[in-house]
Amino acid sequence: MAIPQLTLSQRFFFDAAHTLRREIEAEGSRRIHGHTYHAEVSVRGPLDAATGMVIDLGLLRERLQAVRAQLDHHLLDDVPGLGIPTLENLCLFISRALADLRPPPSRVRVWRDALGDECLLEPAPEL
Ligand SMILES: Nc1nc2c(c(=O)[nH]1)N=C([C@H](O)[C@H](O)COP(=O)(O)OP(=O)(O)OP(=O)(O)O)CN2
Ligand SMILES: [Zn+2]
Repeated sequence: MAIPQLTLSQRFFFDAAHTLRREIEAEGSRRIHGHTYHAEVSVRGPLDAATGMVIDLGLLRERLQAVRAQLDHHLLDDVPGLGIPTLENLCLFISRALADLRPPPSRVRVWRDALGDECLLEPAPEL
């Protein structure tokens, strides 16, 4: 019988500032401004019969809090390893920070509610 695969997800949010060089809306984007970002990390794997879990959600929360601490109330332009502070690079940054989890993230989503902007990294690569 095939082993069932299950997906667990957890969310966090962070407030951060950034600047961005763009072709359009250039003036406002290049000034330091802030956003509230939301992120969701999913892990997919088999159920461990001994624990009844795919991963302990407490462990996942600890790791997400550690990533959040690198982003919340930071100027994203200055966060080492992030690169240009776009939604795309935030997905990759979060995915890389959690790549050693077992199971590793299968999906990372980062979005801003204000205008409905969202980026999805799926499947998250094993980096
Ligand atoms: N492909 C991407 N394009 C853009 C991104 C991005 O991450 N990936 N990000 C931005 C900027 O963050 C920009 O500041 C968003 O600007 P705008 O859409 O004008 O939103 P506001 O700052 O007006 O919205 P708030 O209400 O302040 O959130 C642009 N493009
Ligand atoms: Zn912005």
